[in-house]
Amino acid sequence: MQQELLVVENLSLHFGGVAALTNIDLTVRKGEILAIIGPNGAGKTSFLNCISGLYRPSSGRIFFEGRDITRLPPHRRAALGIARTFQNIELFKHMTVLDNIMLGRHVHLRSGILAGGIYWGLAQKEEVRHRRRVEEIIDFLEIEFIRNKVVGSLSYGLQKRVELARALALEPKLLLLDEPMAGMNVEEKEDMARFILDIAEEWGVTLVLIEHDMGVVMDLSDRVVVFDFGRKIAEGLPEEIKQNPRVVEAYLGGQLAEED
Ligand SMILES: Nc1ncnc2c1ncn2[C@@H]1O[C@H](COP(=O)(O)OP(=O)(O)OP(=O)(O)O)[C@@H](O)[C@H]1O
Repeated sequence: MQQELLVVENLSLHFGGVAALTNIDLTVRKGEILAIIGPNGAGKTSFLNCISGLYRPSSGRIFFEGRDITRLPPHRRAALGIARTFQNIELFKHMTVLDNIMLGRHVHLRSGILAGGIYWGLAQKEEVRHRRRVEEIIDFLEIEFIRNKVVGSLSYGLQKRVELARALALEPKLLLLDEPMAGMNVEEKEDMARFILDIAEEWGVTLVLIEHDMGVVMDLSDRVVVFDFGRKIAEGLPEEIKQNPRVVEAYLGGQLAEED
């Protein structure tokens, strides 16, 4: 049986009178690519925010590798191996690609400025290790040619790729991607799909992604979860989800009509 990496139990989230999430139970298995789909406002981003620690749920619990992380702040969750990208790219736009990726490694920086001064040798060794890891990521995501470019000067598609690089720099066990293909052209989407598959297969990272492009969802994901009005209304293999009458009614009907 596949091991559970993340277990969410009975999770609810309220904003004043608005129930963004209601009684969500969800398990993410080690090594899988899990897609979360659903109409706008269904609670998908709020759910990722609860996992990464940006939002504190009103009730329910979240376990990562068997450990209760419900009350941990975001940086502690990052240190445990939970990384994410955002719907609206969150990078330091005035800094270079390389610097943004290096910043993604902050949770691994053991020696601070003072310790770096005292243990110079150790700090140097660490720096070499960071550089090596960052180079691997740059190679893997094929962004060598923009490494010294300022992020703000890049196309949207490339910025998305840099954001993915920054998240990978954390060496995550679980990677949360909020609409990784949004606003991309077909070629950029194909590249991103290839990277996502390779991240899962070659790097052994487990992925949870929110995506509106159903073609992408069906091609990439091992399993699909469907949210509607803050509730989980279905869960299953992509083929099962496509044919689930409740999902077609709540979401896919509109999507398929759009494609016609
Ligand atoms: N910070 C917040 N304050 C108040 N309400 C919020 C906040 N974040 C989300 N909500 C509300 O929670 C509900 C779920 O929103 P959420 O953004 O999670 O949906 P979504 O499925 O990600 O939608 P989309 O596909 O449009 O990104 C919505 O009613 C939204 O208005």
